[in-house]
Amino acid sequence: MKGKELLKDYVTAHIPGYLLAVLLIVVANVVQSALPLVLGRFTDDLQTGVLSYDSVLHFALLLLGIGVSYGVLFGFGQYQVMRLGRRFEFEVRQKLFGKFSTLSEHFFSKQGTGKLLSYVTNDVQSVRESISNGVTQTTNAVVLLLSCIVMMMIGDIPLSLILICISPLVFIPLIVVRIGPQVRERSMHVQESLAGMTESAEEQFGGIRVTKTFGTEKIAENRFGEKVDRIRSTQLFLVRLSSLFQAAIPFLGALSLVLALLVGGTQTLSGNITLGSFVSLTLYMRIIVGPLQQIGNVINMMQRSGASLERVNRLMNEEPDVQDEADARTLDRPEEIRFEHLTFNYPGSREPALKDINLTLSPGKTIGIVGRTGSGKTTLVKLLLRIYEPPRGSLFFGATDIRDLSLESLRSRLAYVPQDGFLFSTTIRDNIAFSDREAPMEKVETGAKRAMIYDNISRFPEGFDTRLGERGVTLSGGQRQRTSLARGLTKKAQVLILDDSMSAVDSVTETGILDNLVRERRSKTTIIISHRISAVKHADEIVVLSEGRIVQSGTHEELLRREGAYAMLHRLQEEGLHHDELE
Ligand SMILES: Nc1ncnc2c1ncn2[C@@H]1O[C@H](COP(=O)(O)OP(=O)(O)OP(=O)(O)O)[C@@H](O)[C@H]1O
Repeated sequence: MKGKELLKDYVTAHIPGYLLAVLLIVVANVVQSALPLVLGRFTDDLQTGVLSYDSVLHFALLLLGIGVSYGVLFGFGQYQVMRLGRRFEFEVRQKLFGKFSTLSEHFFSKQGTGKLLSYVTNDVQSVRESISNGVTQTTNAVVLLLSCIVMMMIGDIPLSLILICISPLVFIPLIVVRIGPQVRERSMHVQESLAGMTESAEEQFGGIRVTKTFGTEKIAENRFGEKVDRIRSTQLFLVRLSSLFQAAIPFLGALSLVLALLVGGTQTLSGNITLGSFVSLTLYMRIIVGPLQQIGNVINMMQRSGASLERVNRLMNEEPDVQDEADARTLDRPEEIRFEHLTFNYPGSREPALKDINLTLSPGKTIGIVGRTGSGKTTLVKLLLRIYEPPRGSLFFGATDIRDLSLESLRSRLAYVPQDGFLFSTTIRDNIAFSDREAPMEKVETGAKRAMIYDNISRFPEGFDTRLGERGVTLSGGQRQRTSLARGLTKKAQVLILDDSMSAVDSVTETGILDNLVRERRSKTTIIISHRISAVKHADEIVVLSEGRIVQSGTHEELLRREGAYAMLHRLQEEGLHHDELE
């Protein structure tokens, strides 16, 4: 399959728009380049004494006409390019976001949020700027440069004189291409060091109590001092470099005028060119500095945005790790879920996170999973949700391999409540009714009651319409967890998975929630993962995981009767309670 080429595809789709813009900018520049020619003619007429008051007005109107036409034509051309550029930015950001939502957790854990944000913001912006400015500036520079040369020749300025005067200016693009990126890179260094200083100050202030209690103020001061020193040296280097850069271009401009004066002046004296041609020559030399500088800028910009474009293109062509098979089936009734000799390695990891798992989850049953941290409990669930792809032939819904089910149909039947369920910065109602925005209020309230968070929410002045997040209220850890639980319970899924979702609630509330679950999920499957025996002891079956293997399984009573990890965990937790009671 041919990969996507974002920019090429976009420009090809908008060829008429871009052609119109280029045409407008071309005409605008040709018109503008006539300006010194007109002034030269004016000087000649002035010198030869043929200038009347009427013709002064005529020249003035001509200049005004040139100015207005340039403004209008260039303005429209530029607007057209910018408009297309913004649209590109908008479309690409939407496409990228759409792409992100198809990619797997593995992709996100590999990339990191900062990097992804920079794709959507910096990279897209840099490509947009380079097409907008690239089109405008390239057309501008090339056309203005050529038409200036043509106009000079029309104005009877000898080509040799033109070449002599232009010669110092040819170095302008070279300087821009050489020093420009260095100035940019250095100024980024300065920005980074400034950010580093702010970060360091923030940390020092945040940790001031620790610093004071340990009496290490001097160390903190020295650390901060080092950061400030680094800024000073990077800033000085930048100042030197950008001064050189800023001085070099006017210097070359002046040098070209010196040549125009020496050579052009001599030729004017010897009558080779008219005074008018001399005047327009000097004006053309001033005008040409701009386009030459632009050529350098465009080269730099293209280089910078080339890398951005490549990154964005690569991302758009990224294949999701987990996706539907061509003939994916839908799940239409509750089925038994079976893990058969399932062994799973995370991508890039040598040690399997799960080894030879055999487990059956029947409809209507509750299964408890316990095990130490890192024993593979969450991994089991991630495979069930196909957040990671389980190996073929190891996980079945009835007779169907989970890999042959459509993701949509699979996930719509599962409700997953993680330990730290993310809540969005919207209302509590919208967070709870996340899987069904149209859910009636009673359904949302029932979910909240089952998760034992209803009373808390009712006490907020705005109840379920309370906004969460940065500009809203901050819920406590336990309230957040129960709101996320209410979201899971509202989904009415065939399989409910609670992954340590009650770790931040007290045992009385936990018992209440578990009682509600027993009543509500009679005919459905429930998986409860927990570190606490109290959360799983009523399950129909409990499995104990250790280092990726099922080491024990049975009911609470059966497991207590056997010596092993479960009985030990039970004893520890009972003793823990005992200690608590003694205190
Ligand atoms: N995305 C990942 N990539 C690589 N290895 C991972 C990844 N996620 C988890 N692991 C590893 O897999 C093993 C099992 O992790 P898992 O999260 O399933 O444990 P857990 O029993 O749920 O632990 P906890 O009780 O702390 O949540 C661990 O060794 C962990 O380091």
